[in-house]
Amino acid sequence: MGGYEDIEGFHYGQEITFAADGRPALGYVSHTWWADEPRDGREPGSPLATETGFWRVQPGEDGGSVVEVTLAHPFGIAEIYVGTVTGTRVDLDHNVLIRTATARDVTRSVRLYGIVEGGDLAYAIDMEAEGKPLQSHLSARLHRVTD
Ligand code: HEM
Repeated sequence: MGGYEDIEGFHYGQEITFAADGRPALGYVSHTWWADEPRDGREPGSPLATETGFWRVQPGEDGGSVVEVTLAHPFGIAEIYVGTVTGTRVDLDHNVLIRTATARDVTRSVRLYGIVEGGDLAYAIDMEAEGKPLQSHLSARLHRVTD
């Protein structure tokens, strides 16, 4: 489910692929598509946001883990989150964000991921953009499939 201040809520589909090669950084690609009634020229299946990057897990203090997530977006924004892993929960709460002159005015975002019942991956992304306060933009629950 997606939405934002002044944007009517919408449903989207998503496929995320994590790729592991034994080293401590997982490759990450996310594709999304419109999954609601036709609106603003979008039909069910029309491509929406995509993002790609790496999730790098490092030992933290007190036996915990630190995760560094580097993401690139096709609309002129790149982000690095530094977060913590606690059990099956990942809090990406410290965010560096850079953008080109033509990119939308996104100033900060915060993400929470967790493995929930049945092994699903649930997440919530809050965003501060266009001069509006930090608030929910996206949340979803994804089922795991393996090739
Ligand atoms: C699951 C991934 C995402 C989906 C499905 C998604 C979808 C959408 C949709 C449908 C809109 C409203 C229509 C439009 O303006 O195009 C929107 C607006 C927006 N999105 Fe996303 N988005 C995603 C990820 C992101 C990310 C990662 C960022 C920032 C880094 C972002 C930043 C924005 C901004 C700034 C707006 C405009 C907000 C406003 O006008 O107030 N989106 N998004």
